[in-house]
Amino acid sequence: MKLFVYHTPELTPTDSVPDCAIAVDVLRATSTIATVLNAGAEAVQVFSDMDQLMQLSEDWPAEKRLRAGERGGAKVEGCDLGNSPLDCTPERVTDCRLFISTTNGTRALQRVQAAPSVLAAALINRQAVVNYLLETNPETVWIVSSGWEGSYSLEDTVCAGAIVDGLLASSSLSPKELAGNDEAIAALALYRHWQDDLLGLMHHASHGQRLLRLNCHEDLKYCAKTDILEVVPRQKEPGVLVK
Ligand SMILES: O=C(O)[C@H](CS(=O)(=O)O)OP(=O)(O)O
Ligand SMILES: [Mg+2]
Repeated sequence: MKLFVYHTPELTPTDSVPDCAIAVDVLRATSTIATVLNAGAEAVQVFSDMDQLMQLSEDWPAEKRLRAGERGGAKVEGCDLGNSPLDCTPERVTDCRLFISTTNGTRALQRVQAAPSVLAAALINRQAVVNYLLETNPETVWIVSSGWEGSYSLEDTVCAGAIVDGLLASSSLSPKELAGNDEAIAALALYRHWQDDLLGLMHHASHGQRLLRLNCHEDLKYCAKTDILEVVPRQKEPGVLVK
């Protein structure tokens, strides 16, 4: 297995696809996607464009449909939900399809949707994703950080490092054998430095500070937890993820 880390979707190669692509958006899209599927949602369908989301979801039975829209960290007018994983309770989401569009995470997932295997990872389901990789053993793996509007994000890179660390803990590979690029080694170092204070890292991160200004303290605390869910969101058709 060779694992490559990319800091934003735009940095991924355009002339190849990996055997397995993992989109990471710890704050908050992939934390929300893992949480909503774990809570019993039928599926999550991701959109980079809000108008397309509203149009396409119109054909879905209203009682089985939830629309989640976020722009600038806040809920989009006309949607049922924003992008907080804390709103994804079983009472609210069971058997529903979540149609979601966010600033960064949904774009990352669309960027890699041509890969044979596409997963969504966050800190809350890191070990479940590591176990899935160990079971399926893909030859090439891309971990694609969503970043923020095309720039680097600390929290997504630390999650990439947590996945690398989890793989190393359960395999005989050395970092040099596993890492396909320098970014993978750097992500591992970042995780090993912050693994005991991931919430502290979030408070340093520009994205975390943005959410704190929006009073999303509880979102940060939740998204900073590690390995609390065993769900692995997997793409079953382009843009549609199930557990
Ligand atoms: O909703 C979020 O947390 C972010 C937007 S912002 O950085 O908080 O403004 O969207 P995401 O697509 O989850 O990065
Ligand atoms: Mg984000």
